[in-house]
Amino acid sequence: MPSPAKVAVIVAGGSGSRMGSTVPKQFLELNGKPVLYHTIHAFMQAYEDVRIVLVVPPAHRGSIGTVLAAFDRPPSVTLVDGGETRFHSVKNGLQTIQQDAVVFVHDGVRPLVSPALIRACYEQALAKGSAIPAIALKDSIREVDGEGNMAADRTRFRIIQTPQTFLSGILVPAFDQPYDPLFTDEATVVERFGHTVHLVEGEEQNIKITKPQDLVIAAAFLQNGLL
Ligand SMILES: Nc1ccn([C@@H]2O[C@H](COP(=O)(O)OP(=O)(O)OP(=O)(O)O)[C@@H](O)[C@H]2O)c(=O)n1
Ligand SMILES: C[C@](O)(CO)[C@H](O)COP(=O)(O)O
Repeated sequence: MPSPAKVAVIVAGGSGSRMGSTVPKQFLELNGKPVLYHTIHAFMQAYEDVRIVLVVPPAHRGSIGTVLAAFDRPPSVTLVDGGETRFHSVKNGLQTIQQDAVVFVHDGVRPLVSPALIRACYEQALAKGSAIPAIALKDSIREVDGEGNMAADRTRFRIIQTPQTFLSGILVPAFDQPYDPLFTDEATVVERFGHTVHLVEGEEQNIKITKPQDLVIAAAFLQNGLL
């Protein structure tokens, strides 16, 4: 039996307010190429037959040319307008999916994801319906409550990454639910819809470029061959 189609919905529709740059962070340079180049490249390295759906702010469609020009052989991408929140951007991307597929939803600003993690997510999503990359905490944590705080057992928690990967038959209908501000990722949406989500081991270097120092860290990973 042929394996199901692979669709990567790469969400890059945000404004990057915490980065504070005039150009949204997904278009900033990392090691001489736009952040989004690295992200798309990882998916192309993982699978030759992955369809790329790129969600971008409508005002920045013009910047896509620079991203694609960074490739030796520019990939074919389906461009979609970003929405008011990440949830709405993902929903817009999912509207392009018309056939059964394994769907990766990945932050455009996680450029260091490895092809190996993408493949692990695909395999687990095929087997279990979902694959959510997660890593253990390195620091102690405390729960704060008003003025007080108390120690929490870090072994009970995980830091969640992307690509959050699902069978389309699970993910697409889950996004018909009304928006809730607690929907910070796909796992929360699918879980609210009644499905159990399955974790997969994530990667320390799969950082989200959020603040200026994250670009420095990502560049150091790339320049020192730590990926
Ligand atoms: N309306 C939105 C908001 C976010 N994203 C994307 O979701 C990913 C993770 O979001 P985040 O890091 O929070 O990006 P921004 O919303 O751009 O940043 P900030 O919260 O600092 O404004 C990013 O690739 C971002 O472009 C999106 O596609 N559409
Ligand atoms: C999806 C995500 O990257 C998982 O860690 C994260 O929830 C995005 O959060 P943000 O507030 O949009 O940066």
